[in-house]
Amino acid sequence: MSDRRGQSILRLKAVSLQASVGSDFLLHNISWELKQGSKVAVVGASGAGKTSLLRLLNRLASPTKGKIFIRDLPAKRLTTTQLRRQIVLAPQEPKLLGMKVIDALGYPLRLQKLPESEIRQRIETWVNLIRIPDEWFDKTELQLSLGQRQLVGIARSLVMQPEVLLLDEPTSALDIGTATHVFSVLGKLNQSQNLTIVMVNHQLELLVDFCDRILFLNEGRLEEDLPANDTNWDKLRQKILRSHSEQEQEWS
Ligand SMILES: Nc1ncnc2c1ncn2[C@@H]1O[C@H](COP(=O)(O)OP(=O)(O)OP(=O)(O)O)[C@@H](O)[C@H]1O
Repeated sequence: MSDRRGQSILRLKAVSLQASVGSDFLLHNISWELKQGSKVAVVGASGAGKTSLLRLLNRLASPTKGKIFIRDLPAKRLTTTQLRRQIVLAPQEPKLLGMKVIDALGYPLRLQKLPESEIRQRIETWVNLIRIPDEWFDKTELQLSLGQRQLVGIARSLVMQPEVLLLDEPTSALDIGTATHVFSVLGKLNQSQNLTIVMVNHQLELLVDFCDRILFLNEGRLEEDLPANDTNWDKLRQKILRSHSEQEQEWS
C-alpha cells in the first residue's frame, strides 16, 4: 500500500454497462475519479447499480462504452490477475469454494505462490485484527452464518493487502458491535496504510463518521459525488427513499 494519498488511482470516463448485448443499460455514462487514500460510500436504492459499479472496478464486468484508467493508464493494460491483486472485492455473500475457513483465507495468497511462512503470518495478523475465532478455522461455508462468512470474507480480502478495497454491503449481516469493530479496523488501515476504500452500504448511520466522500446512484446514473462534510444526511435518506418509491411505481 503506497503513499500517494490524494492522487488519482482509478478513473471512469463516460462508462456505461449493459449486462449483455441488446439488454438494458445497468450503468449510464459514469465519469468519476477515485483518489488514493479516500473512503467512499456508494449509496442508492436497491437496483440503483451499486454492485454493478463495484463489479466494473474489479473487472467482473467490462464497460460496454467508455474507459477505465488505473493511475492514468488504461486498465486494459493490466491482466485481470494484476488488477485483482491491487483492487480486491469483498462481496456481500462470500463463497468459500468448498474450503475450510483457514484454507479459504490463504487461497488467494497460494495463487500468488507466496511462501507458506508469509501466508501463515498474514493470516495470523488479519484473523487477530478482524477477530475471527480459532473455532471457525475448520468450518466450511455451510457451517457458518452469513455474518460469520462476511467477517471471513473481509479478512480474506485484507490478507491480500490491496491498494483499493471494494466492499459490497460488508456488514449487512453483522451485529452492530462487530460492524463497528470492522469499521474501526478499516478506518485505522486507511490512516496508517493509505488503504483506499469504496463501500456500498445501506446503513447510512454507520457511514456518517466513516466516509469522506459519498456517491449517490439512481437508476444507473451517478447523481451525486460529494464530500461527506457537505452531505445533508436527512436529504440523502429522503432521496434514496424517493428513488426507491419511483422504482416501485415502475415495477408495479
Ligand atoms: N447479470 C445481470 N443481468 C441482467 N440484469 C442485471 C444483472 N445484474 C444486475 N442486473 C440489474 O441491474 C440493476 C442494478 O443491479 P445492482 O445489483 O448493481 O444494484 P444494487 O444497487 O447493487 O442493488 P442492491 O442494493 O439491491 O444490492 C438491477 O435492476 C438488476 O436487476
